[in-house]
Amino acid sequence: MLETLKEKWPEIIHFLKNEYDISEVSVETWLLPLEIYSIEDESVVKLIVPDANFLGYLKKKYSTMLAVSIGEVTGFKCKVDFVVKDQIQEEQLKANQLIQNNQLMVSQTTLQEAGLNPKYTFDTFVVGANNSLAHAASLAVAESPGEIYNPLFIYGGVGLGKTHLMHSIANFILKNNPNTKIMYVTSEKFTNELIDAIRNKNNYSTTEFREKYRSIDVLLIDDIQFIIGKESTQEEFFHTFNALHDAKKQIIISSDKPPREIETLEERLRSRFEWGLSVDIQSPDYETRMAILRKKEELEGYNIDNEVIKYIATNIKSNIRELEGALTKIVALSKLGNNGSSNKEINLALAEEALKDIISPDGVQSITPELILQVVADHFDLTPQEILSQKRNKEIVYPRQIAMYLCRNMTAIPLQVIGKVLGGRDHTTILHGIEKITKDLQNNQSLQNTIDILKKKIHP
Ligand SMILES: Nc1ncnc2c1ncn2[C@@H]1O[C@H](COP(=O)(O)OP(=O)(O)OP(=O)(O)O)[C@@H](O)[C@H]1O
Repeated sequence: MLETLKEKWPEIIHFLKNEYDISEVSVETWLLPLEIYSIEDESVVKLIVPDANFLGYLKKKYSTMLAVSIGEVTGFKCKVDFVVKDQIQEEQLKANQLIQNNQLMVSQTTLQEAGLNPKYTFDTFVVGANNSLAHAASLAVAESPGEIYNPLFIYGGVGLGKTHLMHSIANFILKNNPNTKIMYVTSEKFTNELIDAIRNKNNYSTTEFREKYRSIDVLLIDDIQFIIGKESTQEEFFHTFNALHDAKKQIIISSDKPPREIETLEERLRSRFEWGLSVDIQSPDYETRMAILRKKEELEGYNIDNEVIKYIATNIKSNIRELEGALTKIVALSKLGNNGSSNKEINLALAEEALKDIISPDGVQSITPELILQVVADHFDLTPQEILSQKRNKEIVYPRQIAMYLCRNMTAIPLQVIGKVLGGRDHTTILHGIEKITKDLQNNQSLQNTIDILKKKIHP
């Protein structure tokens, strides 16, 4: 009926004018500015009035005439009411705001529950010769989950973008269909959860574990190489894989090697991994390294001289995480400059100074506290700055102590220097952190797992 009313509105006004003998000027002043807004309670036609000042007069003088005219022209028996334009706009604005907030909240919670980093998307992923096939396959899976490559197996060396691509797929799917049940986990988390379930820790049972992992639409499992060789985890993963694959749910796996080269991978899992498509990511070439640095510069809002970008891209070749870390380090050093009064200019000399521990004259990259810091921060979804900060919450203190432990174990650097690099801390604090982790390692299998993984990431 609303459409008919809108269509017949000029006819209704014409009828009213003739029937009640209304003057041209009155029609122009009072009736032509009105618009049909809605039908409420099935029989109340609401009309929009441009100005609140007209409301009283219109109601009194014209509502009956309008109701009769509508009835005569369209056959719709109704009453007429009015609403002021500003009021509608405000209401609409509020409604839109509500929808937007709601969407934002939904997506943030969904992202968190799915274990996703919203920054890792296809938009922020630089495509080069080293990763173009992996990128194309990932996009295809994101567009048609469960339909083409299942599983999608992405492999390549440390810090080359496997995790970034996996999150991009998941973020893309969620954006298109926010109701998709997605779960991103590292194989470490999968293993540790399974251990908890087997031990029934906090009443979390293996039944719940299975229900959780077998009822999702898209499972992304990162760094699968870390569950290989762990019998019970491999067994559980095998059943999870089968349940999901049988139900045509998408599985995406990452690893440092292709399935055929993972020696301790059970044959039945290997053959399943090969059902889908395996794609690799190689080390980026010079142009891609330049493009990644430029992208990072743009995303972080830096403004860095081309010479400096070239210097980093020329000297850091194999790991994109280190490439990014180098850029961050240079920016940090420039901010420390000039007694804090203003930032030091970022030039080649400053870059060389900032990266002197990372880039040795022979071009070989060594294990430094900075690298350890970067890897630990990445692993726990923190920024290096948070680890260096004075914050005392558990989520930051523990990774900080792990970084202390790894610096002690993987470098020959004295405690004082480790303390300096890790946020200017006293050597007794460092010692306390190392002792805490050493003690926990004696009876904490999950921590042992985490340390093993971090060591492999720092020194593949
Ligand atoms: N092609 C790319 N474009 C932009 N950034 C990239 C690209 N590849 C990797 N990165 C960035 O490099 C960092 C390391 O990447 P990522 O964590 O995805 O590596 P990975 O292969 O999963 O490493 P690991 O083996 O340690 O799990 C991330 O910050 C990521 O955003």
